[in-house]
Amino acid sequence: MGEAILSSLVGAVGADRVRISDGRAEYGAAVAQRHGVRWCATNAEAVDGVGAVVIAVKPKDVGGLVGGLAGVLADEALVVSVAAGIPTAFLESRLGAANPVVRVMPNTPATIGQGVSALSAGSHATAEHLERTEALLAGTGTVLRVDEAYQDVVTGISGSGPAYVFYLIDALAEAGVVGGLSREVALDLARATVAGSGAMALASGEHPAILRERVSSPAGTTVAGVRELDERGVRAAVIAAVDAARARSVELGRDLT
Ligand SMILES: NC(=O)C1=CN([C@@H]2O[C@H](COP(=O)(O)OP(=O)(O)OC[C@H]3O[C@@H](n4cnc5c(N)ncnc54)[C@H](OP(=O)(O)O)[C@@H]3O)[C@@H](O)[C@H]2O)C=CC1
Ligand SMILES: O=C(O)[C@@H]1CCC=N1
Repeated sequence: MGEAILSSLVGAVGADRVRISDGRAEYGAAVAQRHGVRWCATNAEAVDGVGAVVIAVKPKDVGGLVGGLAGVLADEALVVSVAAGIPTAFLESRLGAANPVVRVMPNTPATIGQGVSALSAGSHATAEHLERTEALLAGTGTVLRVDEAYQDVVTGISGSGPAYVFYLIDALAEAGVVGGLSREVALDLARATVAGSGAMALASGEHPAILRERVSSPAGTTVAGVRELDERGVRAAVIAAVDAARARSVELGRDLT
């Protein structure tokens, strides 16, 4: 996730103004080289004198990392975290200073500039800090603002959502193989169907139920297929999946050390 955001940062402020550090030195140095940014062997070196820092480590690693920034990071530096479940209040308490903190939930299509991110302000972050964060993330795709209370459900929908969509592509392709198609053709059909439908849903702005109705001829093939989805509880399963991811995000924010 960090690399997708790095790419956007470079687009926003230029490679010469971006530095990175990472636990895996060889990997991090290779990423730095790929994007033409400065590689730093320590987090302290990476944040020394910067105006903003993006934290993109696993939720369990955030506490230790942020604790290590206290006293090194300038008090006015903007802190942007993409860690799932981690409340801005936790970051603020670990920083021990009045740094503006912005919590962001991006998703992996950011890698190709087609992600969606939702951001929320911590208690010291102003509208100007949100605008700065939006500018830094502009290259990742769409950026929305939400109240922090909704970040866990956002994580369940759009943060984890690409996995559900990839799961659907895989299942559609498998169905094609069941029907006798080669895996290659089945996958081509499944990928293109999901990509085209997503693009159409975005471009048309129509409610998805209307778009679904337009595919569904009376007594045709689609109503027969959709009835199976309804009978097998797919809609309820999707809602339950998002709710399970939301609940896990809440847990990640509770089990903090
Ligand atoms: N993947 C996704 O789809 C999404 C992820 N996120 C969030 O993004 C964050 C990163 O996720 P993801 O990219 O998948 O994770 P990765 O494990 O791929 O990347 C995290 C990197 O952080 C490094 N790291 C860990 N601790 C430190 C430290 N103290 N100092 C410097 N570097 C450190 C890790 O190195 P090492 O292996 O040595 O520990 C690793 O290279 C998570 O908080 C996740 O919740 C948000 C939205 C979507
Ligand atoms: O699975 C996870 O915890 C991360 C957060 C959102 C997407 N991936």
